Amino acid sequence: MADTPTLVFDFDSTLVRVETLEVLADIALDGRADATDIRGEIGRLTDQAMAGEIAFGDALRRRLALLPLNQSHVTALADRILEEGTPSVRRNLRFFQDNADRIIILSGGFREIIAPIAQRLGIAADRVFCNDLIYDAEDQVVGVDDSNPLSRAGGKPEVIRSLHLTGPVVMIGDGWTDAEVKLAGAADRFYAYTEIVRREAVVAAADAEVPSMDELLHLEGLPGRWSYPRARVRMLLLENIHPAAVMRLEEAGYTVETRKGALDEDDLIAALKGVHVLGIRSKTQVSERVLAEADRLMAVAAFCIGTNQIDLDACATRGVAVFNAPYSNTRSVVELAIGLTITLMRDVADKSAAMHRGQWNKSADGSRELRGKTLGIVGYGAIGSQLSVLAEALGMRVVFHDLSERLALGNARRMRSLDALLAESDVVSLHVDGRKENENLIGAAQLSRMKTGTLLLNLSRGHVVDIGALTQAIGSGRIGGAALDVFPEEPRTNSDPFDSPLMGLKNVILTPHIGGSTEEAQEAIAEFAADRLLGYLNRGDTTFCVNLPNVQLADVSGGHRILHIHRNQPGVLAELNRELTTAGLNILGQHLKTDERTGYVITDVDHGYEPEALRALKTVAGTLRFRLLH
Ligand SMILES: NC(=O)c1ccc[n+]([C@@H]2O[C@H](COP(=O)([O-])OP(=O)(O)OC[C@H]3O[C@@H](n4cnc5c(N)ncnc54)[C@H](O)[C@@H]3O)[C@@H](O)[C@H]2O)c1
Ligand SMILES: O=C(O)[C@H](O)COP(=O)(O)O
Repeated sequence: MADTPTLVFDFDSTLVRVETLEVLADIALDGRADATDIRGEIGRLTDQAMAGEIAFGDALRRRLALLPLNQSHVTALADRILEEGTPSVRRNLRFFQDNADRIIILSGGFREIIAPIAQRLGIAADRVFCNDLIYDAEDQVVGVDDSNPLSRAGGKPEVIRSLHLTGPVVMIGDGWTDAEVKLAGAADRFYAYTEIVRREAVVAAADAEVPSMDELLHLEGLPGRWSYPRARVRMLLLENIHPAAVMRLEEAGYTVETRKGALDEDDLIAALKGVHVLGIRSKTQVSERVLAEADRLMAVAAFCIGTNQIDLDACATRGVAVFNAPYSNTRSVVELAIGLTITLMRDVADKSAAMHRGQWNKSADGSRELRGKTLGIVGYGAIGSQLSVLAEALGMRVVFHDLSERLALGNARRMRSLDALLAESDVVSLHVDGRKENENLIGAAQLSRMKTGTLLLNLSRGHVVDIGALTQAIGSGRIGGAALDVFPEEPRTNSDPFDSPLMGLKNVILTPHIGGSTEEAQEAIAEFAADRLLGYLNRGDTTFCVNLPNVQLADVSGGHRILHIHRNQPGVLAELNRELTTAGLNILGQHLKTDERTGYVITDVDHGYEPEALRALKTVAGTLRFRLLH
C-alpha cells in the first residue's frame, strides 16, 4: 500500500540501549592501563559525531584506530547484545515481528552486532543496512568496508534513496546522522528517539521527540503494546516516598515526579492537573473536592497502611482505584511499640533527659519489668496480633479487644468490651484503624476506667485519643506515662513546627509518626505499592485494591484487553456485550466482579479494534470509567 510508511530505525541507543563502539572499547581495553583515556576519547568522538559536530565516517575511523579490536571482542558483544535491547522495544517485540516487512534497520554500526537483534525482531537480513568490519589474517579489525556508503558522511540518506521506497519514509534515531536523513530529503518524517539518550540538536531538528516505542506507535497511529504511551502517564509521588518506587515505575516507562512533603488541598488540586496516578503517605488528604478537580486521575496509592486520609467512596464513584501496602511496615510498628513499652516502664526518656542536663538520678522507684504485666491491645488486626505474639514472648499476659471476630494467638484472651480491657491492663496499646467513628475512642471516660498508673501507647491514628483528656489524666497521675507517635494535627513537612499540650509532661514520649519509618519498611512499601500500581495499569489487576472489586489477572497474550468500571446496577454487562458485538469483536475471556456499589468488567478480545468504535462503551448506562489497555 502506497500510504503505508516504511519505518527506518537506527540501531545504537535506539533499538539497543548501548553504543556499540563504546562497549567494544570496554571489552577490548579490559585490564589496560590506558583504558580510561582511550575510553574517554572514544566517548567524546561518539558524542561529537552523534551531535553532528564532526563527520560520521571520520569519527568511525578515528575510534576504530584507537582500539586494539579483534574478532573475539566482536563475538563477545554479539553473544550478549540481546540483553541490551531497549526496554520499550522489548515490550513491543510483537509489533516488530508483525510489521517486519515495513521496517528497515539503518546504522553506522556493525553487521555482527546488529544481526542477532534483527533476527529477534523478525527483520530479514536484506532489510538491514550497516557497516562491515574488515579483519586481517590474525582476526584483528583493520577498518570497515570503504565502499559502503554508511562508512562515510551522508551515507544514510544515500542508502535510503537507493532503495526507491514507495510511500512515506519515517526515520527514527537518536543521532545527527538520523536527523540528516530527513534534512537531506530522504525521509518524510524524523522522530528523535530519546529513551536512551537525548541530544538537544537532534531533538531540535526532529518533527517530534519520542521517549519510547509506545509514543512512536501512538503518534504514527500504529497498533502497539499499549493503547496509550506509558511515558504520557504522569505520576506524582508526595511525602518522600522511597526511591525504589520511583525506580520501578520509571523502569516500566511511566513519567514520575516526586515532592518531599504533603500538599494542602489547594496546592494538591493544582499539582494534580494532568496527573494520572497519585502516590501519598499518611498526611495528604485526598478529599471529594480534590477528586472532583482531578481531570485525569485513575489511581491513588497510599505508600503506607492507613487509607483514612483518602475519601474512598468518592474515589470509587469516579472509578479511581485506591491501593495501599497493608503489611509492609507492620513489623516496624510492632518493634517500636515493644521498645516504647520498655522505655515507659523504666522511665528511660526522663532519666536520659536528666543525664543530658548533668543530673545523675539512679533509682528503682516506679521502674518495672514487662514480665507478668498485662498488655491490653485495642484493635487486633495485622499490627495488634503481631504485637500480641512478641509481647507474650517477652513474658507479658495479653488481652485484646476488636470489633471483628479475630483469632486469639498464643494465650491471648479476647475481652468482650473495651471497658473490661481497660480495667485489667497495665499497658494499653491502640492499634485500631483510622475510621471516623474511632475519634476520641479513648477520652476522659475511658481513661477514668484504667488502673492508676496505667501506661498508654498510641501508634494508630491521632484522632483516636482525646489529647486534652489525656493531658489531664497524666497530670492527675491516673495515667503513669504515655507514648504517642500520631497526633490529631501533624506537620505537613519536617520544616513545619509541632505543638501539643503533651510537650514537657513527665514520662511522656512523643515521636514524629515514625512507627513505619524504617529503611526496611519503606523499601518494602515502595516495592509493594509500586507493583500494585503496575499490576493495575499494565494488566487491569485490582488485587489488594481497597475500594474496587478485587480481580487477579494475568497478562493478556495474543489479544486486547478492555476495562470497564461501572455502578453496580442491572443490565450493564448485557449492554456492554451488545456494544462489543456491534464493534465486531470476538470475546476471548471475560471477568465480572461486583461489590455492593461497583462492578468491574475485564474483557479480552481476539483482534485489533477501532478505538472510535469502542467509544460507545462509555455511553453504557452506569459507566464510571472505561480503559483500552492494549
Ligand atoms: N504509627 C505508624 O507509623 C503506623 C504505621 C502503620 C500503621 N499505622 C496505623 O495502625 C493502625 C492499625 O494497622 P493494622 O495494619 O493493624 O490495621 P488492621 O486493619 O489490620 O487492624 C485494625 C483492627 O482494628 C479493629 N478496630 C477498628 N476499630 C475498632 C474499635 N473501635 N475497637 C476495637 N477494634 C477496632 C479492626 O476490626 C481491625 O481488626 C492503622 O490505623 C494504621 O494506619 C500506624
Ligand atoms: O498508615 C501507616 O502506614 C502509617 O501511619 C505510616 O504512615 P507514613 O507512611 O506517613 O509514615
